[in-house]
Amino acid sequence: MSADAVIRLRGLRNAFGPAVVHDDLDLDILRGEVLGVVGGSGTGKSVLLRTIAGLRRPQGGSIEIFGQDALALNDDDRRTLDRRMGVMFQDGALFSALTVRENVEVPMRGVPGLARDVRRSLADLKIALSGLPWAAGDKYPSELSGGMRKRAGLARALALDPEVVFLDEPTAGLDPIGATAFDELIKGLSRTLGLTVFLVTHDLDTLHATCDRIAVLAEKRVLVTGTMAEMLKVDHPWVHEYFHGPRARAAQDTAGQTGEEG
Ligand SMILES: Nc1ncnc2c1ncn2[C@@H]1O[C@H](COP(=O)(O)OP(=O)(O)OP(=O)(O)O)[C@@H](O)[C@H]1O
Repeated sequence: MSADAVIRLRGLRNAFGPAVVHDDLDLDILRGEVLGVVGGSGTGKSVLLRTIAGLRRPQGGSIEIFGQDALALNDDDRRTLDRRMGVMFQDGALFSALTVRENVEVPMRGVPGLARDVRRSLADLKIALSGLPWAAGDKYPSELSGGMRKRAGLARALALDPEVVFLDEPTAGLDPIGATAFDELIKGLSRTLGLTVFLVTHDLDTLHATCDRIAVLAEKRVLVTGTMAEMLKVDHPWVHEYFHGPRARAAQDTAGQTGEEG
């Protein structure tokens, strides 16, 4: 199974001064999967995302991405690698002084030989792909709803046709209908584009609706990985409470109903 890993973490260590966040953390992210990362508050889900995406250098361990040692690349090779990955932050992290289209064009500016009108057309395509109306391209982030800003953030993450996308709590702050629509968007994009998705979430409905596998962060490492069915059998106290608590039951019921309807 791990032969298909596009990202392989071994012995990863992250610390802020004396505070150790990850210690001896191992994880494989498989080609084409949607991997949901869960864990209690402060267990280091966002730090893990930032570390894999190259936004933070770990204190130890190895990160292999597309078969390359990501921590040993020179600047040019790192830039090439970064173009194969897209990141969507929780609030979209858009530039407020730029329109949505200009925001989506930002990552394209580093691509040599890409004419301005081609860039614009590509940005419009990503905006449409992210489920935003055509007119959204000319709007500023402050003119959009929270859900639309997230979609704009997703459009920017998709700007360079990445093979892997990192999503930090994509449904946080969305109403249930907006969250369900976003879940469907992620699942649809993963299927149609063959994207590998690394998704940090607290949202049990998202885990049911979109994730092929789940990784649980606890005790400074990835405690367990597996399908939802496998998670239900884990008897670690936090994992059991998380997947069997009242919210988990409600999400299971919803997923069951959706499955019956589908
Ligand atoms: N830049 C930083 N400087 C110091 N400590 C940090 C920094 N970034 C994160 N931390 C610490 O690392 C730990 C993990 O943070 P992280 O944001 O990854 O947690 P999380 O699992 O994503 O939490 P949540 O679910 O609440 O968003 C926390 O204790 C946090 O305070």
